[in-house]
Amino acid sequence: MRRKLAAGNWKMNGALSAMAEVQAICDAHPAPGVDLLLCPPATLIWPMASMRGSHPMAVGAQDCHMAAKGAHTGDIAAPMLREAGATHAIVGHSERRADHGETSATVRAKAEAAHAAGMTAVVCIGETLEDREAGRTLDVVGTQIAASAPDGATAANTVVAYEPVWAIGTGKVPTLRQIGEVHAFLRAKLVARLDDEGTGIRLLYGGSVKASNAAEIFAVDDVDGALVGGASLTCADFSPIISALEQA
Ligand SMILES: O=C(CO)COP(=O)(O)O
Repeated sequence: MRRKLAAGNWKMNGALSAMAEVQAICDAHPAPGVDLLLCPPATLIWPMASMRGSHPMAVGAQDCHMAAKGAHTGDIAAPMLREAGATHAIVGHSERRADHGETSATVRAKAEAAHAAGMTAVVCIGETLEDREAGRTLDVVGTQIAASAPDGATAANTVVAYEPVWAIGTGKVPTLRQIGEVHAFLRAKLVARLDDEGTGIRLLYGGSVKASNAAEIFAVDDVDGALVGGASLTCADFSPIISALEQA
């Protein structure tokens, strides 16, 4: 039985003042029935992890370097993020693949670095609108998952997030049938490659998840939660999504 996961990706948003929202989220869900994860910008990992105190919400990074240390100006290594309080690291988000030219090989190396630091990697994949319209969606996400997930991926150290690039920040969402088709396909790929661990790895949907569409998305088979962008920034928006997942 996979425990559901409500994850938030703050991207390059938020400030120390936003810790009030985190406090409100923790207060609204003192004993959450699902796993919670918030991934703020790196500068807010330590403040967020400190503020959360003994609340079970996890704090994650949005990226990590593939090396454990060294001459890489501006980058942050997984052990550093772990020390700051992050237990998870998003790797391979489409914005990093696009903005920083990250390939699936890079993403896999970053996931391995997260694992080596004792962290859970949240491996992101997803097709572009061009891929979708050309009927290539399953080919693209199949290739991405094969190349981005490490051989050592387990139910404990890896989460996979399916995020169609065209659904991110656009208000556009695939049909429930389309989400179900991709999640079933990814589940089959993970099981074929990783056996029981592939059965246990959680599959999140991401892309314009809101309070208004969360419940129907969470009812789709093999959707084990969501990776939420914009709607994870405030308690008013994120809390109903958490509640919908608790009721799914
Ligand atoms: O990219 C996302 C999460 O990683 C999704 O972003 P939005 O929820 O803002 O569409």
